Amino acid sequence: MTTATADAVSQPFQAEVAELLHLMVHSVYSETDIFLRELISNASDACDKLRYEAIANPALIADGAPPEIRIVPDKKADTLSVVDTGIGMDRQELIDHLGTIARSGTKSFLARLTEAKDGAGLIGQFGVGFYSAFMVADRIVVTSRRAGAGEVWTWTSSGGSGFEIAPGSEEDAKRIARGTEIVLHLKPDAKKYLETHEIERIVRAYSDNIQFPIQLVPEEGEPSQINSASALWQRSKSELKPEDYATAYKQIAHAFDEPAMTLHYRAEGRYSYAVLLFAPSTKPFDLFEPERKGRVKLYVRRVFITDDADLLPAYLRFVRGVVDSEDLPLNLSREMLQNNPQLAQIRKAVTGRVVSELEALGDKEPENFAKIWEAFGPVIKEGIYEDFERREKLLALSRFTTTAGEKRSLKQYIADLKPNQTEVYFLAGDSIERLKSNPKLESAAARGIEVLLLTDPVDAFWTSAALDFEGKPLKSLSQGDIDFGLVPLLDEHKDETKPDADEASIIAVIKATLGERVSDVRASQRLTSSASCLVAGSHGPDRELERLLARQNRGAGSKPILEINLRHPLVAAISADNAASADLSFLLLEQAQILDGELPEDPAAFAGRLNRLVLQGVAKGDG
Ligand SMILES: Nc1ncnc2c1ncn2[C@@H]1O[C@H](COP(=O)(O)OP(=O)(O)OP(=O)(O)O)[C@@H](O)[C@H]1O
Repeated sequence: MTTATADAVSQPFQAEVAELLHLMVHSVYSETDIFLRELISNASDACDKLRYEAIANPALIADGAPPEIRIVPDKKADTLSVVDTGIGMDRQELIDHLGTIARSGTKSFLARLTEAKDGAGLIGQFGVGFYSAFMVADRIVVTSRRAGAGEVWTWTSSGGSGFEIAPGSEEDAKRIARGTEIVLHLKPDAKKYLETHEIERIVRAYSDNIQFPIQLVPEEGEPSQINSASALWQRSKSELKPEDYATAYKQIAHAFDEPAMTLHYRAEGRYSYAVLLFAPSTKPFDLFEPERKGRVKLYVRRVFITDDADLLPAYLRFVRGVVDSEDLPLNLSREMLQNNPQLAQIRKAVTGRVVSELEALGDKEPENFAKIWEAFGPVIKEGIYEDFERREKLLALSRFTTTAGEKRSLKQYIADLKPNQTEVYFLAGDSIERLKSNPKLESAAARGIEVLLLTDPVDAFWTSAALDFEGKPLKSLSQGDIDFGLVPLLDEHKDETKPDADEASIIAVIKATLGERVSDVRASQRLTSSASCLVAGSHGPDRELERLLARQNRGAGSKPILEINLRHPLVAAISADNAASADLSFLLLEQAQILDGELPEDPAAFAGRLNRLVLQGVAKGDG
């Protein structure tokens, strides 16, 4: 609903914006400083966009005024203005950009923000940007002229439920030749932001690397530039300190954490480009959005071109930063972004470098690597099945919880192989705890064979590819045949000789009872103390992948194989003449399902069977 008075029109905020503003105003965030960083960052983006659009349309900057940002405190009016000579916004853009949040995941983000204590940290992850200004201002007036446009528009809001949009006055039109002026009417407790030393402090801390000059315009005296306005990635490594990188990371990635890995280099040769990339140490909220898009920024000779050039593959989408090319043309079209061979070359080289760097970090700085793996391991593992070329390297840098410990690498696993062990074993499931008690581990445990315990949903997928590491195939303990026969038992006296139970007839009874429910019944090499387990055939998908697909209603699910432990008394009791054999056979299947975290198909029948068998036992005990 919109209401019009003379020239001004009132518009409601999108519901999510209103909710966000309410949260912002009513919660106490300690880090209100970020508003300035956000506004400067938007101003810088606007200058970037202007430079980019001016490549195709030089008339936009024909006035010769360079893009810049000004900060103007006014103690008499209690206002702080952030002004830029960037691309500006027309009427519709003001309505669209400052009245809605277009980003996906907004709803779930808001729910988390409501619960979280560390609101500012979350705001940084989400980048609520412009709206953060309502933490310090009770009224905001935005006046803007889109580059090349005749009209100036003003957007005014006191937070709450909406904003007003109106044509700018003659005076506005004179003052603003191009770009955007944001005037914050500061709240009483935010007056400190009028002090020049405060403004300088914040700019130094958060925005020093903004490429455009930031001028502080004091109430008295001359304006002065308060940032270094250089593209940090173009400077040499030797001049830069870790703090410089940390600041650049925060500015480029809109982040609040510290980078866990920094990669800065210049490629020379056929193509020249500078690279400055960071791996965050914490997870952003939208890591698992279906889009799976990275946001590494592409610059050409210091001009920002796009953050949509897919410079890194999806499994490295958490990496942030800049690639600045010396040789690409400035006017890169969409098609060129996709098909340009030089860009393809850059992608390949940079991807290879990031992967090697991650691998090296795992050896050199295990603590920092652990942060990255903790936050992004499941994402990196997507690469194991997507990036065939780098599969071995990605496997090498992966870390696993195993039956032998945590953060184990496959190199460590291979170094600790048992005598005659020729394969790398893994078991996938929902939780480490449940996996640890899974009977399929028994025979491996009896030999001290290490087993990778995989619990990320993505594990079911990458393990479905036929993989090996350093010549050793990876093998699921819930799939196909397992033969540990040549690997010695830890306890040599343990009896693993063939049991005397009548294998053929027991299997025949169980098969006849279970019929179509299983694809086969076999004597197990995996079990030592449990009675039964379910495994997949050697050719189909692993049990865990089947379960995942079934959960997503994909794939019909092939029938499992029931493996039985002939040494177990429950199994040994099965015979053609034992009236309880049918109940026992079903119970073997149903226990195995429960141990895999599944429900028996007919829980009531299961309970009935169990009760019957227990009562028989009780009755015997009585007698
Ligand atoms: N000074 C400005 N000049 C031109 N456009 C602006 C300016 N400030 C904001 N905008 C527009 O408003 C949009 C919304 O800004 P906001 O800060 O809320 O989010 P964002 O910058 O898109 O997201 P993020 O903060 O994650 O980068 C921007 O994308 C931009 O299109």
